[in-house]
Amino acid sequence: MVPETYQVDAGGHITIGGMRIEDLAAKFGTPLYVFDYQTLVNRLTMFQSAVSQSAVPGMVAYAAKAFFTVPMGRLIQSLGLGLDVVSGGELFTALAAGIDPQRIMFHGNVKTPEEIAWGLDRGVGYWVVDSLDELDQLDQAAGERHQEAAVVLRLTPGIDAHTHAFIRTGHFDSKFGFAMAEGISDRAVERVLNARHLRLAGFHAHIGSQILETEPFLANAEALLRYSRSWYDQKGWWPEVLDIGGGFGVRYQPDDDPPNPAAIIQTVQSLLAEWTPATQRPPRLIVEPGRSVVAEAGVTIYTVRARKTTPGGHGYVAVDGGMGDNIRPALYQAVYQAEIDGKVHSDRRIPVSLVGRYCESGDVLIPQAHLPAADVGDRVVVFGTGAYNYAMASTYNRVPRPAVVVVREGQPTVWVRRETWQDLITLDNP
Ligand SMILES: Cc1ncc(COP(=O)(O)O)c(C=O)c1O
Ligand SMILES: N[C@@H](CCCC[NH3+])C(=O)O
Repeated sequence: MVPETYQVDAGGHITIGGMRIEDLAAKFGTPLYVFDYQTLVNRLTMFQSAVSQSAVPGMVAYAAKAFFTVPMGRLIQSLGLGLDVVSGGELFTALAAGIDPQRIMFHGNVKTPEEIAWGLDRGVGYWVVDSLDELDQLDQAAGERHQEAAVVLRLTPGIDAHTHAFIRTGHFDSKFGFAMAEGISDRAVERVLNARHLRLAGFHAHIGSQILETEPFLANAEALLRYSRSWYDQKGWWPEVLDIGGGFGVRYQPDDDPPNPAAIIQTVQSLLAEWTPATQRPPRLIVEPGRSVVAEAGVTIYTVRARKTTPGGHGYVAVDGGMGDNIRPALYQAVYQAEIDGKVHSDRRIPVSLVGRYCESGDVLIPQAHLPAADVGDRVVVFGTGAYNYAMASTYNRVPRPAVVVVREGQPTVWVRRETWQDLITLDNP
């Protein structure tokens, strides 16, 4: 829930990465996204070593959508991981960071002609293809370049992961992928096997996000393996890669108990070996963690700006950020934990709604928080905001997006500077 270096002193003041929240807020302003470097590196390394413990080492393709910037890309590259991108913008950022294109998986249910052309020209390693239309478009674009594109077909295995409906993707009725039903995925496999400029490298299925059980991951891997075996038996084709996506859950709440991703990866690696025909080599496992790498490494610091109590006795504490920097409570009813810096040891807590500054009644960060009495000027720290917060931030109400600062052994580094009012008008026709 909290970053690895989180500490609270006797006065209830919070330190992350050896830096006091107070000092970070004073130096960089609020709202502020803060990442703990140690947590980031340890999470990335944990995944990297988990996939390497196998006769056929796998690849971690970090899911850029969770949180991505050029410095994050450099960190990924320096640790030898790969990347899952879903747009030309993510690919552009990755290449600017020096990520090896061979270790990039290009995902997405829509890829524009420009994105396909650019990805082929830059040598993207794997194309995760989502529709028959995309197969045709990729085949043609690869042909024009006298290339053979490596295709990983995105399949939906019909697995309903127990997570919020908006972040569930493995069911047959999903907008993503080819259903492994009614011959839909079979037609896609045939199309790739018969295409002139495509090579079928393997299968992918991502069943959803924030999954707190082990079973759906194993069921997913088995579904892909069973399907691969059916193609081996029919055509002698066997995958070189199998990609089980991301979705590893994290602790947003004290009683969340996510399974250990390394243990899941180890079990899946042994399933790959078990299902592989004697004459073949086990497929290389690809995992695409996003949230589980960054969520708990990040916090957001806000400043309390107003308080009120409504006639029914409902208390509100309003801060200087909100749905513009964290859309997840409004979009998924996501629940976060928070503390007030300097009051962490207070045992007199009151139920309040922690709300934002945007012109929406739904701009509520934590509907039912239990916080010590807040004063104007207090710094509120919201935990677990490293994933899908900065990445999904907007400039709604023309509020500039916060800076991203990474802390390491008492030193802050700005990864993204704070947006300014001037930035907000730079694209406008003057
Ligand atoms: C194809 C794919 N891979 C990886 C991810 C990353 O998921 P998570 O952040 O839950 O690990 C997603 C997003 O859910 C996804 O759609
Ligand atoms: N953005 C979502 C996860 C969706 C992942 C994309 N497949 C979240 O904040 O939880």
